[in-house]
Amino acid sequence: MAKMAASMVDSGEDAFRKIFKFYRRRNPPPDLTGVTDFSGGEPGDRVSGNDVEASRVGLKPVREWRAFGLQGYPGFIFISNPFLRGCQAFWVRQCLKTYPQKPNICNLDMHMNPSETQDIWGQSAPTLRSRKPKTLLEKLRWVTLGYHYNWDSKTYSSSSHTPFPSDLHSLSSRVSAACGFPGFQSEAAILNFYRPDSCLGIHVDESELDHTRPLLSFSFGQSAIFLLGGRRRQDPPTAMYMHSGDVMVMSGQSRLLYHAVPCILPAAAGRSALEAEGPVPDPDPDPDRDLRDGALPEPVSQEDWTVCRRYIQTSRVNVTVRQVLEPGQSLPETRACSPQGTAAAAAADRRSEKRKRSSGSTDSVHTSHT
Ligand SMILES: O=C(O)CCC(=O)C(=O)O
Ligand SMILES: [Fe+2]
Repeated sequence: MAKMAASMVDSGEDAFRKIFKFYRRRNPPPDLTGVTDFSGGEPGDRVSGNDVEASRVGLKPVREWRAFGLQGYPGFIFISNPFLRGCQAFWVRQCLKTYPQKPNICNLDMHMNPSETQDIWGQSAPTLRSRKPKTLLEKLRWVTLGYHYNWDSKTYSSSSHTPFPSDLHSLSSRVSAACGFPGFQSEAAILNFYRPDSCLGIHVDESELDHTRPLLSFSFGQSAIFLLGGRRRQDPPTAMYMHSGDVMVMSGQSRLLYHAVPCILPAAAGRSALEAEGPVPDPDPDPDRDLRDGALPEPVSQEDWTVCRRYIQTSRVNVTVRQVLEPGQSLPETRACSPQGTAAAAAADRRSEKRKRSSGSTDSVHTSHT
């Protein structure tokens, strides 16, 4: 891999783009022998934290987490699936059923009426259960939470904000505290929904105002190749697998590195442990409990799991959680648009979606951030 990157630099070409294209190629499929796989490696001593609090969000005791650094990338931490057996199912169900609901914003809002996107799960579940193609869920590409990222202006604004889900904040604050960042405020999230042919272009996440706080990434479903580059767009990246349940923390000097997802691995090669795992049966079927009670995340019904399993058999969901502001800081109000009334924004975004569609045949989950 390093050799390949070096030869590309020698030839004067943009190493990151070349390597992105290398992994994106279908025919012949790329040689994956140079891809770092943390799932088999020896972890370092990088995390510490409260085991009881971790279990409340479905995570193993922190001392059992397999956390890795990467040489040459200070501040980058890779945690190989720290979820308790059966607990990823809860987060997948939240990503597919709960977080796409209003008032959160998703790509479908850009070209559909709010009434049509009110119940993406309800409209999609019967069809997904019966194995017929193309539901709204399968057309979902992104959802934004908290401060809703504006894809056109590449900014956040105080006028486009809805409450951040408390369960996802609990998960994020446990992980960031374990990695040495107590007091993390989950203020924005982007959920990316990858179909088998999706990718995410080369970008850096710099729209947040506080870069001293880490960027957290949670992956579920099919595996993917993740490319982690340097401070310059053309710097050659390191390729690594991201499997279901893996968590990545980009902090310190790694917070503003270029990165990309060139491909989702075909199901045969990337059969997710999650699919085999399924949800754990509920030992305590009390419908009134929630995460605050100190219980494990609420179990997923077999009915819901059938839909989630069908979806993740071919798809990947990634959630990045960001702290946008320094404590005490506030955002400018750049554009008046209420979360439900995004019609004005939608018209502009419809134009940019059209541009995106006509710009190539690859299925990018969204336009790159930069
Ligand atoms: O899907 C991934 O692993 C990366 C997502 C990402 O980089 C982003 O949303 O900014
Ligand atoms: Fe990113």
